[in-house]
Amino acid sequence: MSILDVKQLTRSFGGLTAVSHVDLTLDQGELVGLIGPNGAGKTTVFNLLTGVYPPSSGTIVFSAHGQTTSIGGKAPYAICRAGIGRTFQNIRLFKELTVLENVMIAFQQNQRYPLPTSLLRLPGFGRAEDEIRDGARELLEVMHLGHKAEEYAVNLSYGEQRHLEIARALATRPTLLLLDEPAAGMNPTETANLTRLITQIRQDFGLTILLIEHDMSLVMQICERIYVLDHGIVIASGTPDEVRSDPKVIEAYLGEEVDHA
Ligand SMILES: Nc1ncnc2c1ncn2[C@@H]1O[C@H](COP(=O)(O)OP(=O)(O)OP(=O)(O)O)[C@@H](O)[C@H]1O
Repeated sequence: MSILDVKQLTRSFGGLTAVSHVDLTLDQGELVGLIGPNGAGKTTVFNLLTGVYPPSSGTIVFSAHGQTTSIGGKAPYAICRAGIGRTFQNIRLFKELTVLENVMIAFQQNQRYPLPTSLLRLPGFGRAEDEIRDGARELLEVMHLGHKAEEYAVNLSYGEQRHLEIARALATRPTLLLLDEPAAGMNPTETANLTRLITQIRQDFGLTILLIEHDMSLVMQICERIYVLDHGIVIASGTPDEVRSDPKVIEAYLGEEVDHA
């Protein structure tokens, strides 16, 4: 069953067409890669899927919790509530807050207790806050950051900050998780750990994952299917083996890199 159905998605910025007539489908539970050279339009696709920009044209249909919704052009908070969570290429944490507070804030984004309860700090609010704190601690354990809960986010290593970003995304309770270059800046050991964690959270949280990544060893190892973008156009899609042997992909992106993947 498909949970995301993107048809003819197009976005222009002035005279530049960053994403052009992209068709993309994700089935429930899949782990799919979105790869391509710098400036190919990958992050713009994520920004369109999460409401940062409205599409110039095309449709995005998302199905979760028994509901099918057209989300193209909807506000980011509405899309987040519908069940799409994401991380950012440029890490966006509250660096002056603790690791735990960072995750608690993300939880609160999707919390549904009534405003008066929260403003007046009525008993229901206390209970809700305890639940959020417990949930946030659990997510930190999952992301191997439990021992850093009280640390300020600014003091985390780069790799740990990327883990925290994923914990924050999970806190919004997504059914579809979009990861934008989660391994960027990581060393090979950190990347290997992350590779295992991504497959683990997919299984444990019943997620569907769309992943932008330049580390081809990670992509080829864990993605079941891959879309390749170049100049805003999907030039190939298929299994890792199909994609890595496609002459168009080798010419546009992989080149010599394919031998090392
Ligand atoms: N808000 C914007 N205004 C103008 N141009 C933009 C905007 N966002 C993206 N672009 C342009 O759209 C094109 C695609 O950018 P995008 O960031 O989506 O590429 P990418 O594939 O994610 O690249 P990278 O791998 O380097 O992150 C680029 O030419 C970029 O400069």
